[in-house]
Amino acid sequence: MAEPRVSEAERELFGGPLRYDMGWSHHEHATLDLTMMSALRSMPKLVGATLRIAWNADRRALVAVAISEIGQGAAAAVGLLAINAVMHALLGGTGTAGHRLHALVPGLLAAAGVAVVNSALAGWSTSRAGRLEPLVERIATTQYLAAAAMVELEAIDDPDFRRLVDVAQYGPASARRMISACVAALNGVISLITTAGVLTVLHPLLLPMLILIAAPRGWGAMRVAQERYVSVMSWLEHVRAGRLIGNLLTERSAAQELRVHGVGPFLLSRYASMAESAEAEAERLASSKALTEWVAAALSGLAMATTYGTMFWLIASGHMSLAVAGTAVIAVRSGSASLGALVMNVNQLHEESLYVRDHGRFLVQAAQRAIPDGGAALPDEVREIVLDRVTYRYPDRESAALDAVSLTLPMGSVTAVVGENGSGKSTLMKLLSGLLLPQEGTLCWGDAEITGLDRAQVFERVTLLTQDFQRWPVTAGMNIRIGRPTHAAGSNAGPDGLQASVDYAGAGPIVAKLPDGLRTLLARVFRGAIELSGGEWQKLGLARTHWRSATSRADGVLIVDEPTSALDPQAEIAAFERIRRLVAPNRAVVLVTHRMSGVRHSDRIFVLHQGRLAEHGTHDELMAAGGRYAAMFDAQAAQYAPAPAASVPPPPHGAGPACGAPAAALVPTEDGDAVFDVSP
Ligand SMILES: Nc1ncnc2c1ncn2[C@@H]1O[C@H](COP(=O)(O)OP(=O)(O)OP(=O)(O)O)[C@@H](O)[C@H]1O
Repeated sequence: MAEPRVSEAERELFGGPLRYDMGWSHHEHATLDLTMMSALRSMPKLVGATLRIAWNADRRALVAVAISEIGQGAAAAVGLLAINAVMHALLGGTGTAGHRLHALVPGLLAAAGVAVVNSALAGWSTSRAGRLEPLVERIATTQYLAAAAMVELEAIDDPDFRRLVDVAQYGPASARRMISACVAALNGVISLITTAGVLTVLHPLLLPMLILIAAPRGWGAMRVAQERYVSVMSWLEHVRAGRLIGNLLTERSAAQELRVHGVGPFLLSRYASMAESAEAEAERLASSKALTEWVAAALSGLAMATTYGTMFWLIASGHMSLAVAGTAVIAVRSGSASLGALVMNVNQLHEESLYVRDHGRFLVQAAQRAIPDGGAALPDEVREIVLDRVTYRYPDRESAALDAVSLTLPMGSVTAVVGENGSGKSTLMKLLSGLLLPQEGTLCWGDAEITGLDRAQVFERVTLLTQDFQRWPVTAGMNIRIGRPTHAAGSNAGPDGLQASVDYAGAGPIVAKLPDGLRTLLARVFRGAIELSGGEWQKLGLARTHWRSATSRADGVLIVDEPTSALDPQAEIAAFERIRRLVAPNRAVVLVTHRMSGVRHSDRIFVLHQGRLAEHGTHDELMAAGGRYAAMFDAQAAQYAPAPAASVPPPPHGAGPACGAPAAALVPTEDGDAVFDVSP
């Protein structure tokens, strides 16, 4: 395949051409082998996999489809024999014209009967296949979604795996289309076998001729499909990036910067430039397809001419009667049509099977990278969680994000983790919550090491509130309840029994403002839905945290990562106070924040620096030590210290505010406040 043109926009926005190098397919020694033989070799397995899904989904429908397709094939053979009888009566019969016409009747009646049976069978097949197709797609989609949702976080962060997730999404729709392609191919195979049988009986030369007519078309269709597949695969990232840019132009989150910073026209021109390179690829594909199809049609036409030439010679030399030749012409025409259709269907099967293969490969990899099922049970009582020299390095990074970190989190305590950006705080939280596993060192819940534990039970004990917590596009009530969705809301208060959580988070006034209270839909994408401010969302997040904590009795950990970034000063003080109140004998609270005022009351503070534990102790101990923590705290406290009095130079004479507004000056009032004085 010729290397496509790289658009300037790709270089500018993404640093270079966005192409799938297909490296992922070499990963598992499964090279992307697109030769015709390998395609044909792998197809039975892939068709078998799809049929197995169909068999498990609705075996009666599958059997019905098979019976009706076999019936149609048999009907086609009977039809040809009836036509042969008609031809013989017409061309080879003796007697008067009236006698010959009379002899035609049984053949014509048989042909009409066959046509009726054929259409009834076709209708039955269509209706049963219509049931199977969506069923197969749904099952394949469910397999895909379930597998994607169950893989380790590390797999989600792995770009190679992400690519596989991307390409596998086409699998379910292809599996659906494979059903109809299978049905059509089965129909084609059966009618071809019957036509071939009839042709062989008519004359042994006719069958090889028929194959010669269809072979070039088969080659052409296969070649076009392979080229298209390679193109789709290598342009997948490009298409994704184009879609991303398109979405950014319409997304609400980007709307403000898009307008004020003039990003809209800029992105639009880049979008057009990327679309142009995709169009160039589409044009290249179309030209190549046209050439291939032209060559295939020419070769097929040549074979057709040779066939008719041979038949002419056979009739002329007395080796074939006119009646047989008449049937043969019809049989060759219908045979080449059904062989052509069969080639197309097999080709479609081949093309779809490439995507189904990706889907299957994804399922295998996802199963290998899934969070393991089962493991040792986590006891209800866990006195502490202990990290001992825990190290974690992200797959594509050289330096460790966490390097030999040791710390203990006793139940009933508040632990704060602070450190500069990129020091490893969030990574530590992912390890604590069981989303990542230590690569070195140990992380124990009581005496049990996390790697041997049932991870589902570990997640059960963790409550997570991160800065970018999910804002679910559902009702306000569900946004709280989704903290533990399987727990039925009681009837103690509020429509969903969530009032305690709402009150805890101080979200009462927010809910009161909502037109339908907790039942208000919080998703701007839907009509009539409401959107909340960042701070209001954070309060709902806090309510969700409370709901999750309140619905668990076993020992667990509550992790809050930058929970107050969008809160106003008063709400922030209240939020830190509320989080501290969530500590309980059965709960350890871990707080990650850059707001130093929020951590000073914690029982223990750990300071991370470049993935290592730099120091730890109480606020007073760390301040007395005068290390990193004290420096960070003092730097923030200095922001609030009274500024030294600075003399503000008076405005130059005659200079005033624009638009003729009166000049304003800050003047002290009697009670010590300052107001703007706008008096002339
Ligand atoms: N998914 C990831 N893949 C690769 N590297 C990552 C990933 N997440 C974090 N890192 C890297 O690991 C290091 C620690 O990141 P981490 O997010 O834990 O820091 P942090 O202390 O939480 O930072 P911040 O205060 O900015 O939130 C950083 O160098 C970061 O670039």
